Amino acid sequence: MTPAARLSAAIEVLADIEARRRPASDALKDWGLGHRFAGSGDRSAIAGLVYDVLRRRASAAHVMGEASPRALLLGGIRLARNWSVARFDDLCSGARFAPEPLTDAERAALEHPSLADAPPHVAGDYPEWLDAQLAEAFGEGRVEEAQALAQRAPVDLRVNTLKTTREKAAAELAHFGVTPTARAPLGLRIVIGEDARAPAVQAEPAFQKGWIEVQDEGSQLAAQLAAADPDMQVVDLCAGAGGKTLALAAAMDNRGQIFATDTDKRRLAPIFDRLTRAGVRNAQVLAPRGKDDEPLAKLAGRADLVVVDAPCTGSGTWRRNPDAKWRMRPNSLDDRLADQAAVLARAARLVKQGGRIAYITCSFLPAENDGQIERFLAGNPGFRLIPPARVAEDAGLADLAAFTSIRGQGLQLSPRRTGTDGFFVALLRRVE
Ligand SMILES: C[S@@+](CC[C@H](N)C(=O)[O-])C[C@H]1O[C@@H](n2cnc3c(N)ncnc32)[C@H](O)[C@@H]1O
Repeated sequence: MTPAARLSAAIEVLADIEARRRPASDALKDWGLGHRFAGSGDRSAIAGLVYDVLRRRASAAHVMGEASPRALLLGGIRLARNWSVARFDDLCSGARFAPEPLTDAERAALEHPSLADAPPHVAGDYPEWLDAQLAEAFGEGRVEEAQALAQRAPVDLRVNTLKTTREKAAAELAHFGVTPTARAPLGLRIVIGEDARAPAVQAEPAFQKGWIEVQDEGSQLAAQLAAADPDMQVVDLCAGAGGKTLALAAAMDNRGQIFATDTDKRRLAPIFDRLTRAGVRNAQVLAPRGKDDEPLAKLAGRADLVVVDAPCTGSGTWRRNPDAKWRMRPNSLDDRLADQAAVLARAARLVKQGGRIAYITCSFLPAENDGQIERFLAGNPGFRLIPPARVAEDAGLADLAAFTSIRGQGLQLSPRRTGTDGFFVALLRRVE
């Protein structure tokens, strides 16, 4: 496909997303199935265009003065990739498979795309109903924080110290131009190029050998902040596909014991292969056998550390899932708040006296973070908050103390603050 035909295809996919209010991934998949002549390079280039536009959906509509799929594509790419008007003129030629030529109004809008008079939720590209929560989390800096969340994310890798060292992995992956992550001691970063194509990391021998895992630097830091020791009994209560379990196992040097579980067996399914590939020997996966089964019943009051990588809105990962931010609704936030309270209550039953709960979300919404911790502490007088600065210091990440969350209950990472996805981490100690 020509670059111009890819633009037309991206407009078609955006039209499908808008008309049927469906996830971008579904619309892209269907487009691929209906256009079998398109190769993988075409499909990933089209996906790159669509996701770049979705990151800037509101500001694109603002600069173009309308929200048609074509306007979103033109405005979104202008803002996200800084293309010149001449480049658009070249591609939008009206030739076969190419978009129609620019109108005078479109050209004028693309020449001077200004967000000077845009309200915060438009300049920052987020749903208007979340404005109060962004203001609470980030104060005056909310537009800049949201703009950082509207950038394309890099691909971060965590080097598995059960198999290799960061230096060896970096040498093996030099062709990706990897650089060490700034804060996570085992991370390697790959910056995505202008075409937005993600590197095929999974096809690399280093990946097949279990040397590396794909894991955002913020997620790596969250696991490190939990400060798991080699002699601990650790529960990973919301283990999902096992990203945190793998990081904890390496931090514990394959010693002690990790019990990994999740209420959703399907989400847990990939963990088995991942543990094998990574050479993890200190993790047991305990899948629930039925709706009311508690596979961890025998551990009640015995765990040194319970990691709660809580189900959340995922607002901190908007860089990677830009259509999730537009699809988010107030009732989905309410559902997640109820889930989080339930998982915290479960964690409280498992932890021993003197043990800790590490509460983690990939969100910046205070209701899911500080608010959830405040409610838990009010209802569980036997627990105390470990001061966030102490948490950072104990994990060997003292610099993170500067990113204490708005109401002081945890550490709040974000693309603007720490160059990572948005993560919240709070630690609670059971004292009685
Ligand atoms: C953020 S994801 C976990 C990601 C995973 N820890 C990782 O690092 O790859 C949250 C998980 O919590 C699970 N979950 C939801 N409610 C739960 C509950 N009450 N108890 C345990 N897990 C729960 C979901 O199925 C989901 O897999």
